[in-house]
Amino acid sequence: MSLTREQLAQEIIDAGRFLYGRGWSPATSSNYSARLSPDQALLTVSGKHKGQLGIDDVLATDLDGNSLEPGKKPSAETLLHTQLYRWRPQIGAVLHTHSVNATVLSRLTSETFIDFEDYELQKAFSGITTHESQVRVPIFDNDQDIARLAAKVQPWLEAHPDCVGYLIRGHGLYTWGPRMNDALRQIEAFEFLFECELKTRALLNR
Ligand SMILES: CSC[C@@H](O)[C@@H](O)C(=O)COP(=O)(O)O
Ligand SMILES: [Zn+2]
Repeated sequence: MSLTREQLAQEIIDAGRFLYGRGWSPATSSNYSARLSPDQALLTVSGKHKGQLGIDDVLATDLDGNSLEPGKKPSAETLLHTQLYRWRPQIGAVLHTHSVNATVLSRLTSETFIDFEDYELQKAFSGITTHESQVRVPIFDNDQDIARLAAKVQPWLEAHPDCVGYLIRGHGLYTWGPRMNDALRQIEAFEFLFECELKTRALLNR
């Protein structure tokens, strides 16, 4: 059964409180969305404090990223959400966060991806059933031109149908799932892996 706009808005508000509380969405950073219908998304309004979202701090857009609610400014990164809803009809929620660990890890490497291997927690990602797997997370260079950034993300998505999320260097993480709880679970799994990776690298001093 699909959720109403009010229920989806409440899920976005609750996600913001949780993610802000964990320190993964500081200040006005981050943006969140849920699929409202096959061809519409419900997204956070730009510039809002994500720990203090209210019922009016979301708006509907089409999947080209156009606001369907005049007077409300959609997230600056709307296109990064709507491209995911276009890519996969089964995606129902998208979360973007700005954690310290995602920011530091993506700046530590000049590689264009990071692989996670042999972590039991990889099984928190959709489609992964064993630690004996590889989760490859692409890292795209940050770009204030979001259409240009989305155009770089798109070929990766097409070539990697199992992709569960990506990093933007020095910026943050995008991940998604069929429902908000799935996307939240993946954010937590990513944050665990980022922290393990940073601690391991610090101990190995590399
Ligand atoms: C506080 S700077 C963060 C922004 O530049 C952006 O990256 C971000 O995540 C939030 O943008 P928003 O337009 O509020 O959705
Ligand atoms: Zn951002």
